[in-house]
Amino acid sequence: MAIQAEELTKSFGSTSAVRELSFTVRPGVVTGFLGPNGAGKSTTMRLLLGLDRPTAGRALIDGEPFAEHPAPMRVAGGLLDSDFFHPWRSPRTHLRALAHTHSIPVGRVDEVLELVGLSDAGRRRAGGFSLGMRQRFGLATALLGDPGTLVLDEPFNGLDPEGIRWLRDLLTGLADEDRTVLVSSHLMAEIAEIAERVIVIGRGALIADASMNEFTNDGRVFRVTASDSAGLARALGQLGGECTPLGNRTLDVSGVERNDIDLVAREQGIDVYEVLTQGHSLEETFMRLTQDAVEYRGATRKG
Ligand SMILES: Nc1ncnc2c1ncn2[C@@H]1O[C@H](COP(=O)(O)OP(=O)(O)OP(=O)(O)O)[C@@H](O)[C@H]1O
Repeated sequence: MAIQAEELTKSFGSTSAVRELSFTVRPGVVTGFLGPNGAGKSTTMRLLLGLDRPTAGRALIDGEPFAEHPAPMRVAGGLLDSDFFHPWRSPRTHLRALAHTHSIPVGRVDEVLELVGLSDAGRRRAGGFSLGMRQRFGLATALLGDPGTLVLDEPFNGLDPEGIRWLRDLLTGLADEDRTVLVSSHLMAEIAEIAERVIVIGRGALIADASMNEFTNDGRVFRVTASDSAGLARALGQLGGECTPLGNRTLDVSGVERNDIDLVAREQGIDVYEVLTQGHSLEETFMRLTQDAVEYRGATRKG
């Protein structure tokens, strides 16, 4: 159940920020939420956390709109904007006030400050914090109610390499505890490292909702060297494979699974000498799938 977007739509005047977007985010794994600038990721996350009203459709967390839960901070925590706090207040004061209004035991404040590495800075004015410290403070706020669902917009922003490593471990640990973890990021390497599923949007609409494996294997090409590459190409062609000859014994094959190549070769009595997987990185697949949905593209230099 966890997070459900059902035909979710949000317009700002004539701008359609989110268009009939439907997806489900399940607990137990980290789900990456990707899309080019302006794709509608932040708007979707704000709708999920009840900070904006949808123009149409529904955003549900554990079956209900977030704001309709009697104790919403215990259901979901969000990190949406690193300037959410009062600059003169310390994280400790801010979190204690939140704990008080949401009937969360005040002892949880020191627990979450320790969890995010702000135990020492917890009494300082947050106005002087670096971006990385503000992100940690935001995460502490999200985690305060010990929620089953986390919706985090660009949580890696501003973190140094040690902070990035720490956050990766934190997020995978939260998913291992069977929580639902939705994370947007422009840092493909971070998402590739921690996410088992990816949801990709472009211009407010769904482009892909898949496991990381399915996503990065989509359109994968195998470079095969075999004793009879023409015979292999014919047999694979009957299975729907696309084969491009590359000289005497070598072929590029797409549209079939790796196993199909071995099975077909065995059936045909063809020796396969080598199969190289021309895999795609998350970044390559992302760029390919979203190229038509990029709104803000820098000029490319010619010549
Ligand atoms: N409050 C608002 N008023 C008007 N337009 C808005 C508002 N919020 C978002 N938009 C527009 O909606 C679209 C989606 O924006 P959004 O911030 O959700 O995208 P994003 O995927 O989070 O982008 P980025 O990766 O750049 O953060 C953009 O065209 C944006 O200009």
